[in-house]
Amino acid sequence: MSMELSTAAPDAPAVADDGVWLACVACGETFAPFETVRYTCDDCDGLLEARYAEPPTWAEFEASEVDRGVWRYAAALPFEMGVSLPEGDTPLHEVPRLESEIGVSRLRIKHEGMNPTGSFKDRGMTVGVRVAKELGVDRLACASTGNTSAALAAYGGRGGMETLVLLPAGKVAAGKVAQAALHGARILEVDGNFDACLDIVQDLAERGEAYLLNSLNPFRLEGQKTIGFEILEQFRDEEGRFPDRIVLPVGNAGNTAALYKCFRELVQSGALDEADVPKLTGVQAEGAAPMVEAIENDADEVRRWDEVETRATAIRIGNPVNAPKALPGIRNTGGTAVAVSDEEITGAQRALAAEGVGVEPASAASVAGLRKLRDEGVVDDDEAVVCLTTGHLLKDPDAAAAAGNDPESVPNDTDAVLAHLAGER
Ligand SMILES: Cc1ncc(COP(=O)(O)O)c(C=O)c1O
Repeated sequence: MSMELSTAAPDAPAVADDGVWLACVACGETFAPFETVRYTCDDCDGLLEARYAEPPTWAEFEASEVDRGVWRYAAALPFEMGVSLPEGDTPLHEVPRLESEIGVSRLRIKHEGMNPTGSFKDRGMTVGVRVAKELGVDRLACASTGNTSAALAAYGGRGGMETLVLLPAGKVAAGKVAQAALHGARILEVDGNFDACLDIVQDLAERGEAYLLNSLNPFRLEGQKTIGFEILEQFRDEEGRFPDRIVLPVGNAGNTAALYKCFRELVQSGALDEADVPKLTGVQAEGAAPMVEAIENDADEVRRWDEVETRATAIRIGNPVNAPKALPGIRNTGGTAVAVSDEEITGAQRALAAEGVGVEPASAASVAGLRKLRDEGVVDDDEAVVCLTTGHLLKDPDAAAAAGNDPESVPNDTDAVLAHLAGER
């Protein structure tokens, strides 16, 4: 394994602001981080990432004034504090029945659905909205399969800023639309899929009409990178070792890119041995699996899928914009990618729920993927694995109700209730 795409140059370039700058992952060009609004490289249009003169150490995190959550990791972020609700500090659940059924040495579930708006997106928004304030913009916008819009609406509202969200009409789970509505976002329903919504938001951003807070924005991924710090700290405290593998659902591939960056920064500071870097393993739905296709074909680029379909609406994405960052993340950590059916996703959602962990369909893809890779012998039985569950069950109440037990009507009478219970189900 080689940790390519180093996160820091030996010396901070002249454009660095307080030891932070933006670098193009394609051509290496560097830019001042907060002078002007910029999402991609001026020279080659490549993706940008934040870089720091000093990569973070565990000691810095332990000395942090904030003892938990995203801002505990401020030493690895561009600011000391952001617009916070607060976020992060999500549980790492034990799931003993699933662990023995799947057959790995240890299985833990990192439940990002326990963030303030019910998904991991809050980690990115707390940093992204802070940067928006630094840049002095007033209108925030995103395209969304739902969770980004809920987080943007809440954090934008908290920050006192105008928010605009573009959603694929009829394809966003009810809980997420309700959140965006109540937190005060202006909701535009587009007659197209997520990728079409993102194309429009990128156009709006280019024309200076709004500040884009999708994961194309490099600062969103800075916040999401803290999932990795937290998993490693929680897992190490518990077991004295790091996980061998992290399995996660993949849509736009932001988390895959963010976790890889987390590992690279820790390797760079000496806080993590290269040999201990967990294998990043991405899971997509069969009807929306361009990343899996690229990994299976050993391709350098992802082919855009124009037609995508899955019950896991949060990962109904055909053109993962972070692929240039995420593909090396999967390959260089020795991980892989796998596609699962909607039935496998629902089965995993039920299995998690049976152990008290309530997640939305896209989140359950991680467990469905692990199950499949274990069945295929790709994952060994001695591996310690963390599955990331990205959103809460209540985000998609219709999917939860469809996957769960049907309510049974009973008469308004205790004896009749007992008779009903004694009868056939
Ligand atoms: C619940 C959930 N899981 C997974 C994803 C995909 O995450 P990423 O774009 O980081 O691959 C999303 C993104 O929209 C999501 O809302």
